Amino acid sequence: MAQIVIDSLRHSYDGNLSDPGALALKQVDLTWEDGRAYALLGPSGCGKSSMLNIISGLVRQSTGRILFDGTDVSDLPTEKRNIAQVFQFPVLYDTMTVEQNLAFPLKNRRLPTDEIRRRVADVAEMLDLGPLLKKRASGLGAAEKQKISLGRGLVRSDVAAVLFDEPLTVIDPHVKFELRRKLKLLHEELGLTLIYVTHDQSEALTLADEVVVMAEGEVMQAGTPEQLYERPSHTFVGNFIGSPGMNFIPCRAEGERLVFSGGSLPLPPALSRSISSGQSLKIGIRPQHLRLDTSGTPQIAAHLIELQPRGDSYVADLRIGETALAMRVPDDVALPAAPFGVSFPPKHTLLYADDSLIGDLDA
Ligand SMILES: Nc1ncnc2c1ncn2[C@@H]1O[C@H](COP(=O)(O)OP(=O)(O)OP(=O)(O)O)[C@@H](O)[C@H]1O
Repeated sequence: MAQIVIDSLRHSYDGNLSDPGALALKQVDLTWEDGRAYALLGPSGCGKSSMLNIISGLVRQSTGRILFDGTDVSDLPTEKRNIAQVFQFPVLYDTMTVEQNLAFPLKNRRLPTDEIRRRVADVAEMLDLGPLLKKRASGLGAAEKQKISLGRGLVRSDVAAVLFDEPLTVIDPHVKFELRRKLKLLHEELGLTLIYVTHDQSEALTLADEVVVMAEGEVMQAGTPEQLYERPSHTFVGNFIGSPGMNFIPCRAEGERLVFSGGSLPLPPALSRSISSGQSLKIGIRPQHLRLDTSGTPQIAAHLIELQPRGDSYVADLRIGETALAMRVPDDVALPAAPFGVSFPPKHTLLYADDSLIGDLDA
């Protein structure tokens, strides 16, 4: 397994780099550390597959370098990069048996027969393919075929990294959950450098040590699931991660306060130094961090618009002044029908300038 560095990467499919808005990848600098599991997360068209295909060599980047353990592999063809890649749909030989399909990447590399047998048996056991080994792939269902594709991706121990491009799309939801758990275990057992492309945040957050969030050809934030959740460095990440996403309240700095429609909050001196008076900002708070203010002298009044049950809690759609917000409320808390006070715990109340995080109100 290898450390993979993406250095000043830009990519345009039509070769025209002069219009930054039209680039599939704008300016990407990233390091994927050896042995870690990464998710590459973002909406459709943000450049995830392009990034993966550039790492594996299926696509040649327009500018920038790809380094595997310090060696520039930009000009190496796919087969020389030693990468295993698993795609959205099964890629296998229908006329071969499951066993032959799993053994194929090893036979290709002329591994000794004993070792091939051992590794195929190991991978088959991990993915519950043992009983199917002698069956022809052509007679199997989509989920079983995709398991074989996963197995073919995992069977080699000498690869620099294993790249997964939305590999569980064709799998039923309950099998998906099980396979995701297995992939996580396999990663822990085998110490793989794993890059997993998905647009499903729960898949990304459960599978990966670190998540790279992309939008419109750019990396918006790379961090642990907790960092992305608690400290989104950009409003896009706050919105994209979480269900519902983070609340954002437009506000402006006025002296020692942040003033917004329907109320104000104190602006800590540590933050006010980097802000000019009258500057437009956004306050960000997760729905589960908003609190019912039971102090008796509430400063900020919220109006309840609608309640949405969510199992052991519900999401209350509120309005504070002109802004719509969501608040997660435990099942056993009853919200008053009349306007009620809400409070913003300073540690969990974040401030954004030009959509970038500048700190929390506990600063
Ligand atoms: N072969 C291609 N030729 C021209 N444009 C392409 C090609 N492949 C991708 N693009 C464009 O590059 C941009 C990034 O696409 P990419 O497939 O990398 O995004 P993605 O995040 O993987 O999307 P999805 O989740 O829908 O697969 C998009 O605007 C897409 O239309």
